[in-house]
Amino acid sequence: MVEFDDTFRRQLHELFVWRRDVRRFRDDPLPNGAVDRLIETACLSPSVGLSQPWRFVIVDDAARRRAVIEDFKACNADALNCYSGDRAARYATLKLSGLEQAPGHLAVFADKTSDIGHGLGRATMPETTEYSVVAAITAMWLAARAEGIGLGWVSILNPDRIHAILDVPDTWKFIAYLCIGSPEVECDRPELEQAKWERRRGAAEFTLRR
Ligand SMILES: Cc1cc2c(cc1C)N(C[C@H](O)[C@H](O)[C@H](O)COP(=O)(O)O)c1[nH]c(=O)[nH]c(=O)c1N2
Repeated sequence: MVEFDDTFRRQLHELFVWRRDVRRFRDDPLPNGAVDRLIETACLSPSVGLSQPWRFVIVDDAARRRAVIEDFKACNADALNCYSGDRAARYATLKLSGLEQAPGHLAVFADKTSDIGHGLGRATMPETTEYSVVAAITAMWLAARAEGIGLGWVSILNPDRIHAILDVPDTWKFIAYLCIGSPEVECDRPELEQAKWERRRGAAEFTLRR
């Protein structure tokens, strides 16, 4: 039996406040075993029917990394074209990935056909497979910050391209591409808020009572 006291709860709250999506990394290498530890933590996450549908690909190969970076550049250029005027000008100034600097690249997929969990909980909501993988990524995100490691989620990518670059089974659905490394700075405010792209809102704006 483990009990968590007020000091822990305060620190846990600080962890939530200080977790960031990190796009600016220093060049120091990751601490030994860091990515493996994050993956182990992810595997403790809740998953529908205990299906553990997360699949991880540690991307070390330079050519594959380069191909992912090229895909990001192409997708980001397309994304910029979807905006106009002041929004486009502002979008162009945003840094939306740390792919070129991050010492760690980790792709995360959901295995939609695994028998693990025997289908429990998925019959009416098959998308719970993907939800489970996102839950695992959130756990990694927090665990990384607790170790002083920064993690950035990159979704400005073409899933089919990523599939081909990483040569993974067809039954895996691409969920996330994560950059992992030592953050250049720590901050308690989202970078997109600092850049005045969007502001973070409080719970009252998203909560109904019925
Ligand atoms: C599913 C998903 C996908 C993305 C993101 C997040 C999530 C949950 N985020 C990070 C996002 O911009 C960030 O979480 C918010 O701006 C809030 O900032 P903090 O995470 O609180 O620092 C993100 N950031 C970025 O720079 N490039 C990206 O492609 C993405 N994609």
